[in-house]
Amino acid sequence: MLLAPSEKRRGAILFFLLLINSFLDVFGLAALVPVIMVASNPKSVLESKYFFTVYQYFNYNSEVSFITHLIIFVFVFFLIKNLYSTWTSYLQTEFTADVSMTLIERQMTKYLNLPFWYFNDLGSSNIANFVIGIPANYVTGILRPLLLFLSEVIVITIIVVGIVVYKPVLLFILGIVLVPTAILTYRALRARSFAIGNRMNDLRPVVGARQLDLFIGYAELKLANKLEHFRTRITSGQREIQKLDAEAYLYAQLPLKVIELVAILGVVTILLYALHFTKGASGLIGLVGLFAAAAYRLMPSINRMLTALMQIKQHQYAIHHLGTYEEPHFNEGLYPQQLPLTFNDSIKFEQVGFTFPHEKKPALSGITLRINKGERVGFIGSSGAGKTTLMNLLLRFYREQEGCIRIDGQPLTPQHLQAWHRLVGYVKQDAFLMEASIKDNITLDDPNPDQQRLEYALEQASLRSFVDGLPNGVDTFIGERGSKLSGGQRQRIGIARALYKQMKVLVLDEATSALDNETEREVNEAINKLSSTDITILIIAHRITTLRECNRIYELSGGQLIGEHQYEDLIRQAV
Ligand SMILES: Nc1ncnc2c1ncn2[C@@H]1O[C@H](COP(=O)(O)OP(=O)(O)OP(=O)(O)O)[C@@H](O)[C@H]1O
Repeated sequence: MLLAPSEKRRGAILFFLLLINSFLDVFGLAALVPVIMVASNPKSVLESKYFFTVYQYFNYNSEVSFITHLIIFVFVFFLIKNLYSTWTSYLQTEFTADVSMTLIERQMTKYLNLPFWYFNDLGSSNIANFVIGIPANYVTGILRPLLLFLSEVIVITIIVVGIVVYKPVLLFILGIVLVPTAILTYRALRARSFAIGNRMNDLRPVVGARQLDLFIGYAELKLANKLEHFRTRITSGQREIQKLDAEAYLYAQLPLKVIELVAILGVVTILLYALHFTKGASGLIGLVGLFAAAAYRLMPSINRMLTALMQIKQHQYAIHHLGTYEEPHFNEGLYPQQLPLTFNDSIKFEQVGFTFPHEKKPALSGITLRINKGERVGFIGSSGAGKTTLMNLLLRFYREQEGCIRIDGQPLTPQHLQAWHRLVGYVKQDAFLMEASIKDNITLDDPNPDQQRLEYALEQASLRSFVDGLPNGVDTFIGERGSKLSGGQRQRIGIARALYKQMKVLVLDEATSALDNETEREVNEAINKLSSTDITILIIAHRITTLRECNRIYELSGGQLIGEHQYEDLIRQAV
């Protein structure tokens, strides 16, 4: 089961409270009929065994005052019953909300610890569905219907026991008519409901991803005259979802209709039988009346029970996903015992080799190089040469299958991940920017930002004059994904973020290739400012000019290290 022991205990208590609720429900309804009967004929109080006992016990001497008190009692009973039932509903919603949060937290831990390549492979829409969508569906599609199902089972059981005591033959007739119908209806709809649920679960992330494509790529798609095509891609998927949703809704309505029809068929059959084959049919007709009354009360319960079962079938994939289904890579990122790591001397790659999962050709092989603390090292090579992959290995988003990476001679193991990540900063070509202020983007939403570190970062990343020119300074909002900033400014915010973190190793991945000459100059100025620090800088660049201050430049090709150069040599070759 997916629930923790404490949640199971809470569930059991809730079930017990629901049991009481169902008892009160049935009792309330059952009590109403005799009360109405005596109210319509006060004299009958004295004829009823039960009412008369109470009447005598409390020494009443008028039927009217007895009935008045009885009616007030019934009202107070219903008042208390409904207050109680509201309270149990509240406990139920609180319970299910807590369960969904526990599941969401658990899913978050699972997915955020996936290896980077696998996380990337799954894609944001799938992950959003696995982390938030499925736990929410588990609660609305499994847990709530299950509780409803159980409380209906209790109600039905109480009614059935009542009928057994009162008129067993009626139970027999009801059983023949209602039980097979309920089972057949459920069986008929179950497979399709399950299929609908599965298909919807597959479709939702696909449509979500298409929506994201349309919004992110809006400008390019408009220019390429592709907006209509992308819109159709979304609507075709959404149309299927809408149809499935409508079908599921229809299936939710069907059980009641079928059961109602069969119950009426039962009444009609008994009536026809009485009319044509028996003489003194009054007893039978009375039975029909009772049958109709019992069926009338049972039908909604059976319907709710079936609907709940159908919903559970529709959301069964959620149990499968949250429970038994384990991604092969879930535990790769979780290393609870973290060790300290220092970087005072060097980073060494020793015969490092790496092949992407499902690929045959290695992306990197036999990489051996040494970077001393405080050095600046450049990496060049044609597109697909393996530069980014090499940095991703160093950043530990991937792990080499051959050789090893050493920091101060110490192999970089998963136990050093946290300590290592504290030491490195990473600025990508498309630096990650939040729709927040410059300050929040640099401090990554630090609730208590360190003012001194922030000032230092702004200064070193050459953002000082830009920020000072803004009316709200560092509190200026930068728009969705930094839309209010130029390319150079975005990159410098990335650099400032790394500096604020006080990293010791900075990896700049093609940080300037997408920039024009002026912004490249600005970014280079920021990078050059860092020479006064002891930060070790690794720069991947397409433009050789970016590498001017590098101690040396490695050249990669086809996943191998094919050369080591000095800046001047490269410039000479280029000329
Ligand atoms: N997730 C992945 N799965 C499979 N292969 C990949 C993946 N990422 C990259 N590759 C492949 O690995 C090789 C090296 O890619 P990498 O991104 O490291 O090259 P690069 O030198 O940084 O190129 P560029 O300069 O164009 O960014 C390429 O052939 C690429 O197709």
